Amino acid sequence: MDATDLENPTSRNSSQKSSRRSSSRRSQKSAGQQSSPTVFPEKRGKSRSLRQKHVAVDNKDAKKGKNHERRTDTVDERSNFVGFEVYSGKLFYDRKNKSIGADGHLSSNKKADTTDARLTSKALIWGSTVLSLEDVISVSYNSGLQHFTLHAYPAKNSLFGKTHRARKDFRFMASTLDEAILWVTCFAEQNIYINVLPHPATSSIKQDTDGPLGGVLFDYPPIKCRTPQRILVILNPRSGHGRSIKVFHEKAEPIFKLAGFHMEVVKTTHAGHAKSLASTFDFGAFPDGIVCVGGDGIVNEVFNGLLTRSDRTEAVSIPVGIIPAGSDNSLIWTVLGVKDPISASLLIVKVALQP
Ligand SMILES: Nc1ncnc2c1ncn2[C@@H]1O[C@H](COP(=O)(O)OP(=O)(O)OP(=O)(O)O)[C@@H](O)[C@H]1O
Repeated sequence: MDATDLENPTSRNSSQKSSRRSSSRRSQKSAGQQSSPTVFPEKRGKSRSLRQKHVAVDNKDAKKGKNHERRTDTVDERSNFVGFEVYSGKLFYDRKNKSIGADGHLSSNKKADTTDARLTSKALIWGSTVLSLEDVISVSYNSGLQHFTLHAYPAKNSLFGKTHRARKDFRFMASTLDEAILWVTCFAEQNIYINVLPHPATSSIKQDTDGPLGGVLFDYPPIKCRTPQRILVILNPRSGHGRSIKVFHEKAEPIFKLAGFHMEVVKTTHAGHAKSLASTFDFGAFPDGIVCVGGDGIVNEVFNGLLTRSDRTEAVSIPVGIIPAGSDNSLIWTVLGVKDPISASLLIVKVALQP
């Protein structure tokens, strides 16, 4: 089956969403409203998005379903939770990242250990595991190989009832190369960033498309994925008694890199610096927004800077994200409902917007 043969219910949905978003921006602009600046991430009210998403479910639908076909009619009592089905098939989950070799081959004793898996508009479900797509940052895929890796930050509850997020990579192998491409294409359609890497052999074999290996190694359908976001990061190195640099480099930056963000990081050198940056920076260079790393003071400066611009109508529609790294982060907690830098970064890469 070729990727281009498939109907595409999810991309229809996501394009509807983005056109809604841009048309709402357009209508704001055309009405000449001096609307308040747009902030990401979206408040989800300590929402389900931030809660534990690994739950056991009965996977009988996946077993019943025809493999390798995309269906849009998954309507059962769980459909609100798991969404509608996008794709299903057999996958091998490489639990310890040891069974799939660098050449992309599965060790022979593991070949029988594949499981029914299905991708829905909200989750990837295999065996008794449900991984929410809200926790998935990106997928890494080497062209021409049968395996791919999901990079996620699932939440875990600690003994004291606190929610803790940590990176976890899930490596899967599809039954065939065509199916691997279909899985990855379907993740892309769910608005998940795909980091497409060259085939590992490209570095050692001269790329000659007329040669005997050329067609085998390099002639794959392109996987369309989200354009990388270009953002300006304004970091107050004095925030949180000097902890903000560590918070950014250890918590937020790895998530932004996984999501394919292109960032320019500017460290403020004095009070008022963030305001002057926001009042002068070029929208064309950073069309996808500003991320403030610090406390309430730096956010306050950025908004004030945006409001002093001559193009303030456009300026107030630019997304502004907040990574809480100050000694007082009450604004992000009050407005967006998160207070840890990892959850804030996750919501930013999911580009959830709130005016
Ligand atoms: N490099 C800098 N040196 C000194 N002050 C700065 C610098 N960069 C920004 N500032 C100022 O520091 C103020 C406080 O910053 P911010 O709110 O980000 O950190 P904070 O740790 O939460 O601070 P606070 O202790 O005030 O809550 C900002 O209003 C800003 O004017």
